[in-house]
Amino acid sequence: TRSTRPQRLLKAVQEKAMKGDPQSVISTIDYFCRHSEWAMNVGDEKGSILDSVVCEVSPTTALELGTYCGYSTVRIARLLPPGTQLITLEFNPAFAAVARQVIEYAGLHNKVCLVEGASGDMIPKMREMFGIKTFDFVFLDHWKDRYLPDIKLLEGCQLLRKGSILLADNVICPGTPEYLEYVRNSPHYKSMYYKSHLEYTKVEDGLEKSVFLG
Ligand SMILES: O=C(NC/C=C/[C@H]1O[C@@H](Sc2ccncc2)[C@H](O)[C@@H]1O)c1cc([N+](=O)[O-])cc(O)c1O
Ligand SMILES: [Mg+2]
Repeated sequence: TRSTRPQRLLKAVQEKAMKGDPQSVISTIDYFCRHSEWAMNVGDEKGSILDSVVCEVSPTTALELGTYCGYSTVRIARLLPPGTQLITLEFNPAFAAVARQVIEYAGLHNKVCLVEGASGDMIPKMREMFGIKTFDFVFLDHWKDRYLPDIKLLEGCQLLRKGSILLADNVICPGTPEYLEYVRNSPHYKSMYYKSHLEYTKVEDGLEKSVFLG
């Protein structure tokens, strides 16, 4: 049967990237998506903004919602100091299988814990599963209609603290209107928009960074 796009993306990584070199894995995926097949990775332009926020926060505990092929997982994990932990949630077993291999190829498996399951089910289990008290940083890049319910769940489970940073992809395209309205109008958040472009295109998109105020 025909391979899937994530499988073809993984093949490109295994054939062209340097094993153990996260930057070359990132560059290989970006090249593949620009010149072979578009894929919904956060990409290089928004990825640089993601990098700068991760470096600014330098989180001890980080959560990613929506692993897909592991591109942003590698971007985040490569910037985390030893002893820190990135937990990434993925719902689709086929995507999770590809992501595990991409993360492993980049040599970052010791910094990443990929959990297969839906954010709605897994978020309430974070404390008991990982001994997490609160998350310093959360990257949202999963189903767009799950952004709002999932941050309300994080709040409800006391997994956010004063100063926790949320960074959301695709707030313009495909768009997350309810989420945006909430974080921009809630007294519990201070939000700012980083204007950019939809990965590998000229279409406008951007990232929304929101600080939880408690
Ligand atoms: O749809 C988009 N992303 C949805 C991503 C979804 C990812 O997260 C889980 S769902 C899940 C994971 C965890 N918990 C619950 C559900 C899916 O299996 C997929 O791996 C998207 C679309 C475009 N675009 O241009 O159309 C551009 C983008 O950057 C995008 O992120
Ligand atoms: Mg996205």
